[in-house]
Amino acid sequence: MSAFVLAVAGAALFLGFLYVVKNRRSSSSKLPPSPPRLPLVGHLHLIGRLPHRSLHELHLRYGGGSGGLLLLQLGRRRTLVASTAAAAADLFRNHDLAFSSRPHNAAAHKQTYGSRNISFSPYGDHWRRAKKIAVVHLLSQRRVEAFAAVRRAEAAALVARARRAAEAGEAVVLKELLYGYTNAVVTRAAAGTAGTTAERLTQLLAETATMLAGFQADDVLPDAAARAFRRATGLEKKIDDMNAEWDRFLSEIVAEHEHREKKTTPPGGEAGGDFLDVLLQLREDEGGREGFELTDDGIKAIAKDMIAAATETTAVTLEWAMTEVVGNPRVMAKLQEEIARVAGGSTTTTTTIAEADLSRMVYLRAVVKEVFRLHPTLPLLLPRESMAAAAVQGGRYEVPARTALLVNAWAIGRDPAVWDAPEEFRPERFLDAAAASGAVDLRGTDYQLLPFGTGRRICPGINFALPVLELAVVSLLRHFDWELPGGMRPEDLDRVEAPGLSTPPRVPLVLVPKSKAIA
Ligand code: HEM
Repeated sequence: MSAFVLAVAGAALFLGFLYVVKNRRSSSSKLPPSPPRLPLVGHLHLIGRLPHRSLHELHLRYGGGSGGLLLLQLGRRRTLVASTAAAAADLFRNHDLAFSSRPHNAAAHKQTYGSRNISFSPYGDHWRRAKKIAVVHLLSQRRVEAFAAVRRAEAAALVARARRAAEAGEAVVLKELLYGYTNAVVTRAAAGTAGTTAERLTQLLAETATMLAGFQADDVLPDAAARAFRRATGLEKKIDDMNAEWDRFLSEIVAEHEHREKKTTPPGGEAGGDFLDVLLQLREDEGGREGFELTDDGIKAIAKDMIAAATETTAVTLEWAMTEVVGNPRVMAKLQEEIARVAGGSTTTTTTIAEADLSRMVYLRAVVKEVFRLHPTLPLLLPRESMAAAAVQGGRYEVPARTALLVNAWAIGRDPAVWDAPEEFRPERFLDAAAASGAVDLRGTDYQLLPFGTGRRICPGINFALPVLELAVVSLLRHFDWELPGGMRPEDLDRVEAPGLSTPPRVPLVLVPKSKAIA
């Protein structure tokens, strides 16, 4: 036997020994259970292109009796995964503060002016103040109501675009239609204009989404190796170029707002100003008082966060909503009946719906919840990180500090302990007063339905997103019947996601609108 073969065999035996000792050690500790792992990569090889589905399979295979928790080693990152409603309830009822930070990611850090935004900012003073600005000044109920005219105008434009396709007898790629709508609403709310601003944004957002898809080198490799990987693959340059493009775009719209402010009265208008107006005003009025200096970069970071967090999430949710509604003709008919009863039928002159009517559409709200249950837009929410060790599930497990946390909202929406027939699209489950699910809401207090997250890091955009979603669904179903093209049947629709931070259907939905008869 050659010395080389002996050396390889010896090394393999040694690694195997280390592996067994390490796994045995962890099985005797109070760490949450962990599937067998490989040296160096840990469990990374078990994660496919759709991490939420891979993690769900691991939970089904190894999670029996684990209290819904698995501890994985994803490259360099120790990661706790919560896959049941009960596990999420324990973590967020009892340990929300401990898990309120975000893991550091060098690429995301660069893209957010040094983590000066909200979403990726670590827990601390900056995050607290920036989040307060979002909740109190940008996304309060009053401010969201002030954007009603923007929503109304863009919903009318959405109907007009669909009507053109209906008149020409053309099929529509829903993603394009819906993205155009959410992009216009968000751009107008953030920067006061749509048009070319929205077009530039579409491009920037598409590039950003591609770069954020799946696990990044920074999530799994040590810092130096991740940097080397980014440089070797040209990713570093792509990120720098994209950041420069974003910065040019944001600087231009900030400058335009500053200029406008000096020239005219602050654009109070019916909307009381867009997000940038509000941020610039805050810099003058309040920054000093709160001890929070809103620098140019700080303003750009928050504006970029709002735009990026709002556009794609809302469009993806709408595409899933249309997929499920068309895929379930019974639901479509029932929803159209409710819309006609509450808001009146389709007319060619009145395209818009009073938002007050939306609150009377109980079936609509149930449909939206059911869409979020089966298709949470961010299926793993946004990753959290523990700031201190936590003894979870009444001390059954100990989770060390600096452990990443992934909450698998996609798996929780299918948790058989809390949902009957989880794979069935049945909005009625939210209307059945006798069933436990009848009272479930989606605002982070019911841990079986967490599309917007929960606790301190909960999405501050819920009040902004819901009317945008509801208005689009109602507008599209009030004026059109939607048919599948080319003899396709509802049961042929593909319900698998495309990979990414947010996960649209992997096969873009294409439908043919048919204008409804005038009521
Ligand atoms: C359908 C639409 C949306 C969905 C599904 C969604 C979902 C989420 C989720 C799951 C999180 C992470 C929560 C957690 O870590 O527990 C989040 C965070 C966030 N969202 Fe949304 N979101 C939506 C719309 C919006 C809108 C319209 C805005 C703003 C205009 C927004 C701004 C943010 C921000 C700033 C954060 C970071 C919060 C923090 O880290 O403290 N989102 N969102």
